[in-house]
Amino acid sequence: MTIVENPVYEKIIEDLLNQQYSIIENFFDLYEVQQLRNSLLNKYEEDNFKKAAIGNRTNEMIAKSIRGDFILWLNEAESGAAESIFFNRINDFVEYLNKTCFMGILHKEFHYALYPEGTFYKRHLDTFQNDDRRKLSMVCYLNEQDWKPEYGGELVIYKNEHGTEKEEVIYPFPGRVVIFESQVLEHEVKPVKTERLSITGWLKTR
Ligand SMILES: O=C(O)CCC(=O)C(=O)O
Ligand SMILES: [Fe+2]
Repeated sequence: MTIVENPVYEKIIEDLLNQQYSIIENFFDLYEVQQLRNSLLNKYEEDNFKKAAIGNRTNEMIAKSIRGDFILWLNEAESGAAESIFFNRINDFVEYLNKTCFMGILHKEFHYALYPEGTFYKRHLDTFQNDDRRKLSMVCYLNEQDWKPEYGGELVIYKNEHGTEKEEVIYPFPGRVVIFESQVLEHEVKPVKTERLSITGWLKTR
C-alpha cells in the first residue's frame, strides 16, 4: 500500500506536533465556500437551526452568557451537493491522518454554525461537553470574501509559550480552516459585529 504524500496535510501534521494547532488557507476554495455558505443560509432560513447549548441541561440564561451561536448538525448520509464536497475532503484528510500517523480517528461530527451580530463564545475547552473522545477540533469559515477585521468574531487560541500565555488571533476568512487539539487548547470567539458563518467539528477516537 502506497500513500501519495500530500504537502498540505504534511504541514498540518507538522504544525500539530510543534504547536498543537494549524491554520490552513484555501482548504476549501472560494467556489466550495460559496456552495456551503448558500446551503447553510438556506437551512437557516428554513428554520432548521437551534440555539447552541453547553454541556447537558444547562439553564438557558447561563448558556446565553457563554455562547450565542445557532447550530445545525450535519448528517453525512443526507448530504446535498455542498456537504458531499465537504465530507469528501474531510474523509480524505482523516484517511491520511490514520494511515500516516496512526491517529485512530474512528468518528467525526460536524455542525454548521451561525453567530448573529452581538454574539460570542466565551473561553472554553471543547472537551467540557463531556466528550473525551474529541481529539481534533476543526473550524471551517464560510464568510464572504470581503470579511473585514472590524467585523470582529476572531477566534483566539490561548497557547503556552515557555510558561507564558500567548494569544493567537485568527480572523474567520473564507476558505480558512483551523485545526487544534481539542483536549489541550482553550479558545474563544470574540464578539461578532456582522453575522459570522462556519462549520465546526470534531475528529474522535474510539
Ligand atoms: O467558530 C470558531 O472559530 C470556534 C467555535 C468553537 O470554539 C466551538 O464551536 O467550540
Ligand atoms: Fe470550541
